[in-house]
Amino acid sequence: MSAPDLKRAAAERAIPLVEDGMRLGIGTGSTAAAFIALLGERVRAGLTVTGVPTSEATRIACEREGIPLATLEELPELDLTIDGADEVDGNLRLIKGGGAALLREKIVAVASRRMVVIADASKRVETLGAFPLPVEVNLFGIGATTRAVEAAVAAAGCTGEIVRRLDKAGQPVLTDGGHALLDLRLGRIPDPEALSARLWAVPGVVEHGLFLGIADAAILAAAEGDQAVVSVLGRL
Ligand SMILES: O=C[C@H](O)[C@H](O)[C@H](O)COP(=O)(O)O
Repeated sequence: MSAPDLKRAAAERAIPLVEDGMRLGIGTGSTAAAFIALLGERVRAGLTVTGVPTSEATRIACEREGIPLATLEELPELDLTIDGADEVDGNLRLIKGGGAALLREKIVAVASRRMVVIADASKRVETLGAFPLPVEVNLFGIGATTRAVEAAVAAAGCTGEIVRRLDKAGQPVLTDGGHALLDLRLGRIPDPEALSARLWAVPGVVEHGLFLGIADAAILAAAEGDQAVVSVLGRL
């Protein structure tokens, strides 16, 4: 059973959560892409939803599938967001932003009554931090902001390396909002709430990829032999 099969299995379990007439936040990444493909099939079969995409990539994918879209200006309150994650712990705390969409993803998730994560079970961790924590920063003063982020990391009891995210061509990655990304390679985040508060206190930090107290449930698909077995953390 391949990783794409597991992502699709998690996405399939999320589809019945989408009810007719819903205002839906639509996540970013490969697992969200599997969900978008399935949602497109339902829409073409007559399901009525309005989606708010969490990235330009997701907007394009939804348009290709014929999923009707709106902005958060038009729909400031959403019923449900379905999105992927880079890590999920036992308290439904997440790291997100591996695909650079963390800012819009967090805005959309917080505007939703419920957020449900879909992922393959390899994303489930005991302690957050093995995946580098993305921090979106304004380009202005990025050197000073990086130093302040280093100090925030140390004050939150973490150690590690901070690197600016580059694309395959070695160019700095810019988010949909035109900001830079710092990846915090910490290995382990002993107190995510403390780190979150420290990072938010740094001028120049636009958002970070710790999603704390936001997700209501996570649908996780694991391989058992050639079967995908889906489990749920939290309540759907
Ligand atoms: O910025 C990207 C998002 O937070 C994604 O939802 C996250 O990186 C998970 O992506 P994937 O489903 O491709 O593993």
